[in-house]
Amino acid sequence: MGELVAEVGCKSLTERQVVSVIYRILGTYCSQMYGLSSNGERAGRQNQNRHRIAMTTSTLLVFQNPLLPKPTRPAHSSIAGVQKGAASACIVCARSQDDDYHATIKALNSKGRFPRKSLGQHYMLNSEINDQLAAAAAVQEGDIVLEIGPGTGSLTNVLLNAGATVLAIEKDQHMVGLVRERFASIDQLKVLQEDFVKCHIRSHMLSLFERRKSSSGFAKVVANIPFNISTDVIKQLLPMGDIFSEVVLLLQEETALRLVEPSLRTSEYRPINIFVNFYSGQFCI
Ligand SMILES: C[S@@+](CC[C@H](N)C(=O)[O-])C[C@H]1O[C@@H](n2cnc3c(N)ncnc32)[C@H](O)[C@@H]1O
Repeated sequence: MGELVAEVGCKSLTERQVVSVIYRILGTYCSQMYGLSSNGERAGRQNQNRHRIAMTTSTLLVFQNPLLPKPTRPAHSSIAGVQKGAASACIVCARSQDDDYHATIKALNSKGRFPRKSLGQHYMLNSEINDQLAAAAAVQEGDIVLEIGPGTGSLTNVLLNAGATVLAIEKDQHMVGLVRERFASIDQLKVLQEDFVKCHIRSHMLSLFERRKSSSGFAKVVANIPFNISTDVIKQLLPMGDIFSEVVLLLQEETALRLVEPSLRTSEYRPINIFVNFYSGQFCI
């Protein structure tokens, strides 16, 4: 796939508020996730051993507002595995680091929670990948960041440590409780218990802008999203170029590739591709 860069192409400036650009597939990562083996949810509580730690392949996709400068990543935040002009997305097995791995398992165990497939719950155990998500959006002091599905808060932690104010939308009330408890003393975080697909994200963002000044005047999205709502998330976010400067999403590899690689002549071409093509352009260098 190589590096896809921001360009407005034939879209006119009057469309500035509705155009995003898929500018990079930053990489495909093989990471450890705590989730469900097949049939896990149906098997129910007696079969809790069906919840397992597995290697999962996910792809990091970045949508960039074309009229804003590309974010410059802090020098220390190298994106492992990203090769400029590489012929295809690259696989990186991130090193496992103790903090996210143990913190996540411990947080879930402390509440007796197990991942639910219907909520797309699979928890990131590699802290390095969370760092890379934040680095891809160049999250820094003064940023406002929307996170969809904070889960146990491992990515939230990275975003807060980078100095961002975070709005986290989580559907599962147990995870809302957990993440609120974890960051109880931090006022840079607001956690809302809502279904992202149904919530009015524009009004949430506008009211956050009223209370907090974003240094750039825009917000960013950084999220390891539940795979089952990927299409809905994209549909909500892409038309919001007046709110977001970057949208950095960790997606299932097949989903990411389906979004950016479909050809009109294949059976893979779906309504979501028409949508993505309308709201974004992609240019390879
Ligand atoms: C893939 S997990 C990621 C959790 C965490 N960010 C991580 O990286 O470990 C997705 C999270 O999204 C939540 N979720 C699922 N459906 C949702 C929805 N419709 N709206 C908001 N959150 C949702 C799940 O409960 C879960 O916590």
